Amino acid sequence: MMDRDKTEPDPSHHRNGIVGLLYGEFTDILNGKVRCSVSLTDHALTVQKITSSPGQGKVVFDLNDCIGCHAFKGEDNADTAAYFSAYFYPFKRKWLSSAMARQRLEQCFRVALAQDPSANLEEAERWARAIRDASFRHLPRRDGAVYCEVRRPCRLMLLLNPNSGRGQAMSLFTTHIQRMLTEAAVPHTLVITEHQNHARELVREADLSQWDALVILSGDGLLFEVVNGLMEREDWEVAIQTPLGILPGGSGNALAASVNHYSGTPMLLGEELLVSCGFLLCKGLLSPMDLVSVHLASGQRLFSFLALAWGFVADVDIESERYRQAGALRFLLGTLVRLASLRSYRGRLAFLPVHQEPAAEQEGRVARLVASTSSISSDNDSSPSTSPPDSPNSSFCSAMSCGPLTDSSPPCSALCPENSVHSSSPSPNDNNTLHNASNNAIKLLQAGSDQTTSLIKGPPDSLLSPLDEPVPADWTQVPETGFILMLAMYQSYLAEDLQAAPEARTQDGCIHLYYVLEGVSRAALLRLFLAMEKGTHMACECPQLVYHQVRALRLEPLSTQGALTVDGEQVECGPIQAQIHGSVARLISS
Ligand SMILES: Nc1ncnc2c1ncn2[C@@H]1O[C@H](COP(=O)(O)OP(=O)(O)OP(=O)(O)O)[C@@H](O)[C@H]1O
Repeated sequence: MMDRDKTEPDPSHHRNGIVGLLYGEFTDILNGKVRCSVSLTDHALTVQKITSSPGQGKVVFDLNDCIGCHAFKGEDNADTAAYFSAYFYPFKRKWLSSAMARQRLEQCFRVALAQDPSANLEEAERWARAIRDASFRHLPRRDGAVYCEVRRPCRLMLLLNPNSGRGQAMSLFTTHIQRMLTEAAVPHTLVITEHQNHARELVREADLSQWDALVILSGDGLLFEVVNGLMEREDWEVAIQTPLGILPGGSGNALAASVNHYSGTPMLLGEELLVSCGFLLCKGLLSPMDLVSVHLASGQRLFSFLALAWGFVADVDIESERYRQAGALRFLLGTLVRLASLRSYRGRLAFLPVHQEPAAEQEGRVARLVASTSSISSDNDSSPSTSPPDSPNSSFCSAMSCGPLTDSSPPCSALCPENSVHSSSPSPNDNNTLHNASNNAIKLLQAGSDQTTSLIKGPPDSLLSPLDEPVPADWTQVPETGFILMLAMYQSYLAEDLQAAPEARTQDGCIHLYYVLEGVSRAALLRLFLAMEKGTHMACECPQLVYHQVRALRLEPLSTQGALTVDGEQVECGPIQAQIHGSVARLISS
């Protein structure tokens, strides 16, 4: 077979009735060391035990579920055979449950077709290459979405906050992600953050041509730093197009839960969510992501990818910091405590509905906003248009090729030689001293409190007037009243188990604005939060719950109580306004 003239059609393509790419007979090393016929088609790897009667002992692996494959020599020098291992993460029923989650499955075959070890290795490499190529030709895509792919081989900077969540991000990396990246032949440099704003400073100064993606293993707070660090760069428009990835390591993990949801996967929690996001990361599909430009009373400007919250939700987020060791349960505990002492917050809310055409004097608005907002640097006058380029930077899109693990590399247990760890890391459990520093509530983002606050660039906010002027006449004003909460979402999940904005998508160009007016009973509010797990809160028909799709909004809190958060980070309480910018960033999604 290996001496065949390559110009002749390969008869193996038609074996067993399967018209495919490759056919061979190998020993299945991990499943009883039996001889198997193995066929590769464009979509599947089919393994059939040779001793079984046809149809029996046959397993079909969907290449959509495959993240990588590589070939290697046996460890024993006397062994002339070579091997290839393929790594699948299909959905399987969870133990004692009807729910499904992605679970790892490795298929390893022994190739012993010749006496010559290098001929066997060559054949194993041919299989590994073909499996990899076929796996990436048929990436799972959502209908209607615009996609491209992270460049391959892809160099990842993986930023990890060792204190996020219950302080387990490092062990989540070593138990799941390190292996997955090795299986997918993705070289990565691990950067363990040492303090708040470390990631922000790092990406602000980084040579981004060195990286094909910036991936965060943490809560949403670390991605917030990265997004704002990128928007502080002179080359923000190109920098923010760097593919961003999220792996859940915090307690809320809202973006990770949203990414999982967009892939069509039912809600997953904890390590199952991590594996699902790790799988999507290895597949490397990119989709555009909207960002929201937020202005605070002090003149500070921020970019947000997730949510803006005020009142009940923000208070729960901040107050539940004290239950951090409870992980995701901290929000349930916080909700129950805040429900017991339910309060209403006075404020004024105004918004520009999605279907309302903005009024004509936009240009004037931008000019006045720039003039009155110290945080927008003067070079914004010449900043590029609000719309990012439609076609993504071509350097991030290229044909799939094999990754940097060579086909004769050792199996997945070893790390890629390129992979490295930057910064000294405390042990995963050694988190006592640093927890306070990671406390969102303690480190309030204050204007002028550090240099970062005055550096933000970004597209001009053509829909907003200066905060000290009335909102434009075409906006809708909610009569001044008491609110229980205001929640502006631009991703579907607010936490791993809270589908607060089921209709939201990464690039839908709108802010999903919810507010609950005073007068709601505690029982009705609790019902709303329970329904949010499935995203059915609007079906509760609670008269105090209002929902609008908007492009911009302004909130003027009038009560002294009540926190304001942007992507879960507490900001100064005071008037705040925001506008969405469509598809500014790019997210590794599905
Ligand atoms: N090494 C570090 N030490 C202390 N704080 C850090 C460190 N790295 C990042 N931070 C800050 O910690 C805060 C919380 O981080 P992050 O959001 O990642 O975790 P989390 O709060 O546990 O997760 P979630 O937002 O999902 O609840 C952020 O403000 C981030 O800037």
